[in-house]
Amino acid sequence: MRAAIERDAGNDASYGHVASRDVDTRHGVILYLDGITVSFDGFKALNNLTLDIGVGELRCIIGPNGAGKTTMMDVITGKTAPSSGTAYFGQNIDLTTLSETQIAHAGIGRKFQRPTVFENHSVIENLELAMKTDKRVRPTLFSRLTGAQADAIGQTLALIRLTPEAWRPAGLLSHGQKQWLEIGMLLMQEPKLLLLDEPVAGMTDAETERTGELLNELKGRHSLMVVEHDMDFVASIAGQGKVTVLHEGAVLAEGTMAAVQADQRVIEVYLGR
Ligand SMILES: Nc1ncnc2c1ncn2[C@@H]1O[C@H](COP(=O)(O)OP(=O)(O)OP(=O)(O)O)[C@@H](O)[C@H]1O
Repeated sequence: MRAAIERDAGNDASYGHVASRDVDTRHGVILYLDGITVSFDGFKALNNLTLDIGVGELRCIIGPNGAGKTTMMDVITGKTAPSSGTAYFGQNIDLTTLSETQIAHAGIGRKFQRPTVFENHSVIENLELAMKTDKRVRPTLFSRLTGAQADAIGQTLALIRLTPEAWRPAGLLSHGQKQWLEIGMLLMQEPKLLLLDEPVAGMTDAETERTGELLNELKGRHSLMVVEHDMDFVASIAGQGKVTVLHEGAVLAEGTMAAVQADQRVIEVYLGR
């Protein structure tokens, strides 16, 4: 039996209730993880993990297979409950008390590695379906959009570089374009923190470069956590920002890409392999 509890993301009677409070980031921090431990059959996938992310920051997370990167995102998004430790969104929202739905509603968006767009719908319809609305007025295809909603879709299309593809079925897009569309769909939910799992896996060099530009455009407006194995990509997007190296469920090193690349412990467990 796993000691960690996988939460049910399903019917959630209190949807939006707890999490409708605005996240309080007056201290400049969007995410605080403190002493998080997750055990599976006694094995600690996360072992006293402590990490925080600043508002508007683009934080890259690297580390060898099994370091705990996915488990950390599972804790942040409410999929897995830690056996100890605290996880706060801003200063006021205790993520460990919320369901996955409530956490998404509070403003944390997660992009998994594989794109999951509606292939038979056009790009624009995908964005419309993903749009954040009052939950009593669900968006429907071909519903009349308000001017503000149409503007939001237009801005997102431009940001994800898919304006020329707006009316194409999403199934006909390239792999990279599908990934951008899915990022666009997350943006329609107006997330404050975006978690991205290996966003450039399987992309062409040109798509990878454009994704780096996109993430840098999102930085500042959103806070971003990017888990990635592609070190060239991490070096290209991190700039002078912080890179966190996870190893055996805890932070091994944190600093600029240049600093972590020169760190002997990081070379031993990860980069030197
Ligand atoms: N549901 C689970 N049951 C048992 N062990 C698990 C479970 N989920 C993860 N683990 C273990 O916890 C450790 C951390 O896994 P995790 O997937 O978080 O690592 P990761 O850093 O994301 O790895 P990768 O880079 O390969 O995706 C691994 O040893 C993994 O086998």
